[in-house]
Amino acid sequence: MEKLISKRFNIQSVPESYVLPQELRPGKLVVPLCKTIPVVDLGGGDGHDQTEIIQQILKASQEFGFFQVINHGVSVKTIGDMLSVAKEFFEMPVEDIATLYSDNLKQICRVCTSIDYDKEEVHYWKDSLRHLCHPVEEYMHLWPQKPTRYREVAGTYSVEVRKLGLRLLGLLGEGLGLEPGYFGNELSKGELLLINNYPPCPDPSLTLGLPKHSDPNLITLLLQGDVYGLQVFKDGQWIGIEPLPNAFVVNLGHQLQIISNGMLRSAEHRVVTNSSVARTTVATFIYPSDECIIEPAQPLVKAHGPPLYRAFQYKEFKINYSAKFSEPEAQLAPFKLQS
Ligand SMILES: O=C(O)CCC(=O)C(=O)O
Ligand SMILES: [Fe+2]
Repeated sequence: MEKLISKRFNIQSVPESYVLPQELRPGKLVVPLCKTIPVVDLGGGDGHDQTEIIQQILKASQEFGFFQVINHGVSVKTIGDMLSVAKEFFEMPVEDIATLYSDNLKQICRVCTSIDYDKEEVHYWKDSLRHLCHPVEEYMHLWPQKPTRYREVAGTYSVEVRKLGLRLLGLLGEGLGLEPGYFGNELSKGELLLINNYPPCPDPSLTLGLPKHSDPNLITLLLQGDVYGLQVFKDGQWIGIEPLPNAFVVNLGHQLQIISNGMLRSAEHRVVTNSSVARTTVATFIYPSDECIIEPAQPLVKAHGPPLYRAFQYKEFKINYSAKFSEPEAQLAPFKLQS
């Protein structure tokens, strides 16, 4: 499977098709690790009561669109198992991985590489395994059979992370003043698990694992393991997100920006590569059903002025998103109302 970047032997230099044009290269690779992106303790055992937690995640979602959570209820074992099975998957012989390779976007479980390999001009330094995972019983039989414990581990993980995702959505909803359960319906029906594998790169200054983008969905929960690579664009600068053991990095997708009528933001982020170790991350995307109508929440429009976005079906957003992966503003433009 010659397209997969993880499985190329003995890469001494960056192949030309992976070298970004000068203006899109990462530039300074070592950016300040951001101590200001909040780390929210969801444990509540040491004075962090619910109101305080809500204020913290609301503020972080307004300012950064990013925060990390600890004491979040997903067990250390579940996290450890998921990260190790994700690594094991990409360490398997190429034959075992290649059987799952597909460029068909509709395939429920598939291995893919870069973003849109056959259409893009320059490729990105990552391979992925992606599959739907809610409800687990509906999709599990389509997941990888190797490593042998994959299905069991990813099944437990998907259920626990979904619970955390819905809890965070509940807290955000409460903070925004929306009725309980506002996000707990068609808006959060879908769940996609994406394992990203960024192999060591001989010259990280020439490439990216992922270019600048905002996620299309509602909310994303990311395990980034212990290898640095994720950066957030804030006030015209890239800042690094520090890997913290067993923490989840949480970021808001475009849909939360729209539903909150711009009160919360979906932040632009990217992934840089490194030359020494493979970086394996596990992202869970919670997203609306295709038919779900997305629009700024009525209570927010009533309280804070005119809607900034028109109503649309989520599937309409998805079509526009892929065509403009690295242009978050252009992705939102067709849905913006003139104010
Ligand atoms: O792997 C990471 O650190 C981030 C991945 C990401 O942003 C994405 O898959 O949308
Ligand atoms: Fe992302």
